[in-house]
Amino acid sequence: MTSALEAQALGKRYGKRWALRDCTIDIPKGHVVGLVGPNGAGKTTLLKLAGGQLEPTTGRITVLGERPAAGPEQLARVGFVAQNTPVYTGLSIADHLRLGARLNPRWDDTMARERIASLDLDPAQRAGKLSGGQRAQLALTLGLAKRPELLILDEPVASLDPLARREFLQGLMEATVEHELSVVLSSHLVSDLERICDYLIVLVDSRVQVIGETDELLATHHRLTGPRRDPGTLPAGQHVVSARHTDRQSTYVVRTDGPILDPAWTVTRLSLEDLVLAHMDKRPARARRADLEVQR
Ligand SMILES: Nc1ncnc2c1ncn2[C@@H]1O[C@H](COP(=O)(O)OP(=O)(O)OP(=O)(O)O)[C@@H](O)[C@H]1O
Repeated sequence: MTSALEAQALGKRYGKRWALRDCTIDIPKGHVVGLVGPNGAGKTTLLKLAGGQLEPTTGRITVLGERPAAGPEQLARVGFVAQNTPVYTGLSIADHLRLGARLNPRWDDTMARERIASLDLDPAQRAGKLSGGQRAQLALTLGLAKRPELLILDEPVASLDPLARREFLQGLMEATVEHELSVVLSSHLVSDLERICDYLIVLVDSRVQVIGETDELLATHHRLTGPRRDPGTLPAGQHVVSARHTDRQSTYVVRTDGPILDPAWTVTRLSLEDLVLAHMDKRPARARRADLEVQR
């Protein structure tokens, strides 16, 4: 089956600085993929490579089985809403919808008009006079009405109010089911992603830190709390994701396929947010061990 997004050893360098490196991923179609990571981690870079707005420095990327932006047909299959939700400030909302209809072979005009009406936006209003959130809503409407097979959204909900955010994400979920839409969206709002994403990529320092189906990730990550313990004493199959220590107690987030058998640990499940934050703890394992030694 064709992947929604596939990359092999993908990298992008600006001058001497790598914005993304060694990115090897293979995401099947039909998922809502959440892309998270600290500021500057490389999220926008990955999305722009997928959208064909950037060329890789190393490696390769395919989107729905083809090179990004390979031609008009491929462009019609992929929707891209950039971080700053660009619109034509001099054109009205209605002009944007007319333009969308002209440029996109699968354009869903009814859906576009209904969405604009449900948002209480005046079609005659110039886009330049819309608020930031309203502009984002217009850009998102254009992305959805294009009826792409893959919709790429760079921080789509950042400027929306909480109700608009919830409604937008609900609409997105419905679209994925009704129209077999795959979605990749970046966001810092992990609690929002938790509601709609069934696939997760965590990018840290320009590298993929963790990737996979959220159910599988949540089932294999555990928080262990118990008497203070050196990480070297944990079983080999338990990969330490993050560690915190007090004088008497250790708290680890570990990833393992096996059961936690040690009765000394209190084992708790993680929320997606806990999981993301544990992977964003950038201190390498060596530094964490040193930390433990200093505290002894
Ligand atoms: N046009 C550019 N020229 C030079 N460096 C760039 C350019 N665009 C991005 N970078 C750098 O590449 C790195 C990754 O940037 P990117 O925008 O992909 O991060 P991000 O994860 O989307 O961040 P944020 O969450 O802040 O939006 C950063 O260090 C950034 O400074």
